Amino acid sequence: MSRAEVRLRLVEVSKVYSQGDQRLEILKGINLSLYSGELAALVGPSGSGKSTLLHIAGLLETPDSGEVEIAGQAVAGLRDRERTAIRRRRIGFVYQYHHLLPEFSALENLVVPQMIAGRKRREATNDAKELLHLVGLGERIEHRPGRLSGGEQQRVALARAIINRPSLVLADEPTGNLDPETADEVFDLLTKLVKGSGVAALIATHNLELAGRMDRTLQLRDGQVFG
Ligand SMILES: Nc1ncnc2c1ncn2[C@@H]1O[C@H](COP(=O)(O)OP(=O)(O)OP(=O)(O)O)[C@@H](O)[C@H]1O
Repeated sequence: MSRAEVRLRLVEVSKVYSQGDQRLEILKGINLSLYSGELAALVGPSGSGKSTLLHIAGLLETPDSGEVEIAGQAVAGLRDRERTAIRRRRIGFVYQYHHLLPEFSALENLVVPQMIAGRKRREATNDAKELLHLVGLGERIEHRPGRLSGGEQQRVALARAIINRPSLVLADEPTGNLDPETADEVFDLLTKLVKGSGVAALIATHNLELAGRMDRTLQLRDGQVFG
């Protein structure tokens, strides 16, 4: 990669929720750029809007005002179908709980999203096997999630998030369900995958020690991002 490219840009993004008569201004004009190969922590008190920001960046929710760009493409004004296509092609998600398909093997969990993105089964299977080897699960490709440990499940979830070579990975407490040692291993793997693939990653976490090991820490407070 020659130089870092902007993978996520938020410009003056605002979001208000209404609860009864109350207006909750969750995001108040957020400006943010994330670059390829960059790992950024998103921290802030519970209820500060971290998940809301991830949902907006992931095109799962629309802001009330402001602009979202994914890899240079502005998404305002696009139809739902086009937004969905960008989400599938350009964005990988990781959650606190793995959200893998329980009836499918680790391998199939990586093949299915590729086929949804239009790839042929044979190519999808080859790439899935290669990536499962890379994340240390070469011996477990036929296991269903229920037969994998929590750390192994998250390794599959990380692999799934990047299998379609996205521009951006969004993670919400990806190690929140793991013991400290396993959390460390999964975090190291996430770092390796981000640095190796040039994807940009935004990771919401309450774990300040992990946040301190990322390239940047973004603090969400009173609807603003600091840092
Ligand atoms: N669909 C919704 N309708 C109304 N209020 C909402 C909605 N979604 C979130 N909220 C409110 O917006 C605020 C921010 O929520 P959000 O889940 O983004 O916070 P968070 O920083 O991710 O919290 P946590 O660290 O606890 O996961 C909360 O007060 C929440 O109750």
